[in-house]
Amino acid sequence: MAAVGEWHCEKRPFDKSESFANNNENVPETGCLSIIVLGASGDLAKKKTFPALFNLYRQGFLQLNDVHIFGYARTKISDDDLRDRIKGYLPDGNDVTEDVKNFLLLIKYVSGSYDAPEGFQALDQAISEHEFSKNSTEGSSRRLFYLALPPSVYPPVCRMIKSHCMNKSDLGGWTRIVVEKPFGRDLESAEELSSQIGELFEEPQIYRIDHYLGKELVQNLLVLRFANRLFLPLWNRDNIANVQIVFREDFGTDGRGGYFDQYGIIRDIIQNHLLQVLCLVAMEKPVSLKPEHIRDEKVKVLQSVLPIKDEEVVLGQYEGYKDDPTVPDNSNTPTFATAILHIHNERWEGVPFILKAGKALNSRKAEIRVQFKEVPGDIFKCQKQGRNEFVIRLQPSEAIYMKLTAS
Ligand SMILES: NC(=O)C1=CN([C@@H]2O[C@H](COP(=O)(O)OP(=O)(O)OC[C@H]3O[C@@H](n4cnc5c(N)ncnc54)[C@H](OP(=O)(O)O)[C@@H]3O)[C@@H](O)[C@H]2O)C=CC1
Ligand SMILES: O=C1O[C@H](COP(=O)(O)O)[C@@H](O)[C@H](O)[C@H]1O
Repeated sequence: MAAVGEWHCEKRPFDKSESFANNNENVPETGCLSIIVLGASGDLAKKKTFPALFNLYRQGFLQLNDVHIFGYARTKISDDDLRDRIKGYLPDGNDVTEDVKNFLLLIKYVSGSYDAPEGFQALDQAISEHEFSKNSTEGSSRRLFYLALPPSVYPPVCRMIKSHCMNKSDLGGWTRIVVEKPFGRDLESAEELSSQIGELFEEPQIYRIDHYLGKELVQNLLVLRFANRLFLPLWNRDNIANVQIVFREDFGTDGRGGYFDQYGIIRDIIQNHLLQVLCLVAMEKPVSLKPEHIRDEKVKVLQSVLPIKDEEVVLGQYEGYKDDPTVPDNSNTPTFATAILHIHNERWEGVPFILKAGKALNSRKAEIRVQFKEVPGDIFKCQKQGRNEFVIRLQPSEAIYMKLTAS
C-alpha cells in the first residue's frame, strides 16, 4: 500500500524585489534590462532558460517596455530560426498565444565566436541600440549575461564581456553574469576558474546556478526535515538503513556531445545536483536560514564524506553513445555512474548514501529514496522489499510519498 502523507511543506512566495537582486539590496531594479543568453543555440537554452524567461514574462516580472532578450552563439541562424527552435519548448508554444508571440518578439539573435572581439562588439552594439531605443541614459541600464555554455569557454567569454559589453558607466545600472554548473572539472580548475572570473567581476556580480536548488521539493527539504516533529527523531542511523539519490533519463546526449563528452555524468549530475541534494538530506539544522548558515552545514557534510572506494563505484557508457555525431568515436566518457558515499559522523555512521545517475536508461526519474530499517521483532511475514520507504520524487513531476508495510 502506498500512502500519500501531508507534512508541513511550504512554498516560499516569490518576492519581486528579490529577482536578480538578492545580493545587491541597494541597487534599484528599474530601467532598461537586457538579458543575453550565450549558447542560445544549445540544449539548456531551449529546454530551460528561454522557457524560464517566458514564465517570468507571463508572471509580469519582465515588462515589454523595459526588456529585451538576446541570444548569442556561433551557429549562424536568424532571429526567426532561434524563435522557431524555442517555440516548441514554451508551455503554450504549439498553440501560439498572444503571450508567446509577444515574448518571441522580444528575442534577437547575434552570431559570433566566444573568444574574438568582433562578435561581442556586434552584441554590444545590438544591446546599445535597444537601450537607446528605450531612451535609457548610458550607464543606467541593466545587462544580465547568462552563460548557457560549457564551462571550458567561461574564461574567454567573461574576458570578452568585460572588454566589450559592460554597462558603460555606473549611473545605477549594472552588469551581471550567471554561470552554470559544472564549475570546472576538478578542484584545481574550479579554483582557477574562480580566480579568472573573480579578476574580471566583483563577487555580487557573479551568480552561480544549480537548477536542482530551484526545484520546489529540494527547496522544501529543510522545512520538511526541521519543521516536522515526525521526522526529527527518525532521521538518523538508528532508523535509516540507506539513502538512495537517483537520477535517470530515458534519452541520451541528443547532439550535446560538444559539452557532455568533456565532462561526463559524474561532473554533469553527481558532483552538483546530487551532492546538493545529499547535503540537504544529511546536514544538521543550520543556525538560521541565512545562505551562509546553510552553506556552513553543507560544507560540514561534505567534509565528513570518506574517500570513495574504487570497489564502490560503477561506471558505464550506453550503447550508441558514440553514434551521436557530436561525440568523438573513441570516447571513454561515462554516461552512467553509481557511487556509495559514507558520511563519517554521529548521525550517519554506517548508513550508505547511494548516488546513481545515468542517461539513455529505461525510464526518467529523479528521486530521493530513504529506506527505513525493519522494525525490531517483526511479527509479520509479508514481503518487505520496496516498503517502509520515504520517497521524494523530483522528476518528472514533484511528489512525496511513503511506501508503508501492509499485508
Ligand atoms: N541541457 C540541460 O538540460 C542543462 C544544462 N546545463 C548546463 O548548461 C551548460 C550547457 O549545456 P547544454 O546547453 O546542455 O550543452 P550544449 O552542448 O547544447 O551546448 C550549448 C551551446 O554551447 C556551444 N558549445 C557546445 N560545445 C562547445 C564547445 N566544446 N566549445 C564551445 N562552444 C560549445 C554550442 O553553441 P554554438 O556551437 O552555436 O556556439 C551549443 O549550442 C553546461 O554547463 C550544462 O552543465 C545545466 C542545466 C540543465
Ligand atoms: O544539469 C543537467 O540537468 C538535466 C536534467 O535536468 P532535469 O531538471 O530535467 O532533471 C540533464 O538533462 C543535463 O544533462 C544536465 O546538464
